[in-house]
Amino acid sequence: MAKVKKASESLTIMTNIVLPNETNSLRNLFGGELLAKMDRCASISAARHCERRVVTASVNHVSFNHPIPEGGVVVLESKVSRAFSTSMEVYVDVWLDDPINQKKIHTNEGIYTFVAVDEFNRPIPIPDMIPETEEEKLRHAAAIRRKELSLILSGRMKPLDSIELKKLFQEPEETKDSKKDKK
Ligand SMILES: CCCCCCCCCCCCCCCC(=O)SCCNC(=O)CCNC(=O)[C@H](O)C(C)(C)COP(=O)(O)OP(=O)(O)OC[C@H]1O[C@@H](n2cnc3c(N)ncnc32)[C@H](O)[C@@H]1OP(=O)(O)O
Repeated sequence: MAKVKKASESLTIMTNIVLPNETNSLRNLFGGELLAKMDRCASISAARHCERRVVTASVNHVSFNHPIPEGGVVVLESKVSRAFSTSMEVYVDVWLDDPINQKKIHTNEGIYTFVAVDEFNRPIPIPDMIPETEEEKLRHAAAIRRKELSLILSGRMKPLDSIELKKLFQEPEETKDSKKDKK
């Protein structure tokens, strides 16, 4: 297995048409259906990167910016944005594609964390990942902050142990001083 892989090697594209049984009462794609599609797409990217079985460790962020109507063509594109030791972040972009008028609207994005596991479901090391495009480089650089935030929110890291986000959780000196004054 290669020790370093490119982000583009994990690119996964899934194209689907929205069927009536996937919609909500407004006849738009139901959010939970979209989340499942995003998880499937992202997990294939993760498996392509590490060439191993993967499990979803965390769904770090999902935004719903634009509804996707029944009959719409939905395109999901995912790529690994950063590889850590045994875990990796995967970015999923979702588009509503209008093949007749040749228009594409970016409707959603999601950020997932997957962990590569062995046959006993224990985490195992994965190849590193090199970003190449500007967007890949930006997502790669910010991924370390998102990882720390996800670990803090899931109770796996103490805020003050974080390297990138420590400041967010530290009380400013002035506040500490004003508290002392009140005592
Ligand atoms: C060749 C290819 C062709 C492709 C074609 C085949 C495609 C084939 C696709 C298969 C697709 C199946 C996709 C199923 C996707 C589900 O549906 S999985 C079901 C839902 N998920 C689960 O059940 C997972 C349950 N959780 C677990 O098993 C364990 O908690 C985990 C996730 C393995 C972690 O285990 P642990 O012992 O706690 O491990 P720990 O060492 O503490 O953490 C391991 C890493 O995870 C990170 N981590 C853990 N939790 C978090 C968190 N909340 N946030 C961020 N990072 C975290 C840690 O920081 C650490 O990262 P590294 O610094 O090592 O990189």
